[in-house]
Amino acid sequence: MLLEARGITKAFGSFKAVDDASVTLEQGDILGLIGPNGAGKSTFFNCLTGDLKATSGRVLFEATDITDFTPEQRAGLGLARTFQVPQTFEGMTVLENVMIGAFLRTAHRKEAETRARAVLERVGMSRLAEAPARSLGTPGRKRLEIARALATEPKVLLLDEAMAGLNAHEVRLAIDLVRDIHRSGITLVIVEHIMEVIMSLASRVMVFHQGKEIARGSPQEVTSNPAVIAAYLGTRAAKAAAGHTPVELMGGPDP
Ligand SMILES: Nc1ncnc2c1ncn2[C@@H]1O[C@H](COP(=O)(O)OP(=O)(O)OP(=O)(O)O)[C@@H](O)[C@H]1O
Repeated sequence: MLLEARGITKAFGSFKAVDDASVTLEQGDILGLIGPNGAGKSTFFNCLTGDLKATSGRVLFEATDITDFTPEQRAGLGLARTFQVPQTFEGMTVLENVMIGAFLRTAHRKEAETRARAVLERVGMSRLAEAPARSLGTPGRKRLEIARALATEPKVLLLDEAMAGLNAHEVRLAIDLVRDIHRSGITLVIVEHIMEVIMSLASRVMVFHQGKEIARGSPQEVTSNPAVIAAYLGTRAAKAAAGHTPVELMGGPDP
């Protein structure tokens, strides 16, 4: 087992944003986390990455208890993440942004540059290496965010709404990129509202509603689960998901 969360609860005051959630991630999984706005997905995700400290519960990575590890320590073990809002260093070039990730594995500038250039090649951004990061649009920033995470050479990559704000064509390109990353042997956790992404990528899906897990299974199983349809998908979107029609869900079910 690569990553395991045991009984994670995260409370903000008396409000439990995540209430006793557990999951295991095996090598080669693509785990999708879905649910309506405010369901607790990002909070749970942040407890896995160490950006939030769980109120109770444990997180294990390759059998090491990492509950008290910082995000940097977790990255060192091979756990990388992207942020929903790309954390781009605007004043730096695309290459320099990716080098920041590479510096986790090497202290040498030349070596970091070589590794960063290899990652840019892999994500199809070589042409933009010397461009200022601030010149990138949303798809470029999202891709750069993934490139920086890849440069840390992760075993597990956690993507937080990596495709939000992309148009249908850009989403398809991003799905191809994630497939490539997965094929290279990286295990993934993805938080995503775009059902097309979940349906085409996830091997397993965990559904959150009001801080609790309400369903888990294959994409087909969860999208036909009545509790998931009632809490999140609505009938129209469940049908669309089954037919792989692109549909983005935010608030909850349609009437
Ligand atoms: N720092 C915080 N302090 C107080 N409440 C918070 C905090 N962070 C999140 N919450 C609350 O916890 C709940 C879960 O939020 P979370 O962001 O995890 O949901 P989500 O499923 O990721 O939603 P979205 O799809 O909108 O990203 C929400 O009600 C949110 O308002």
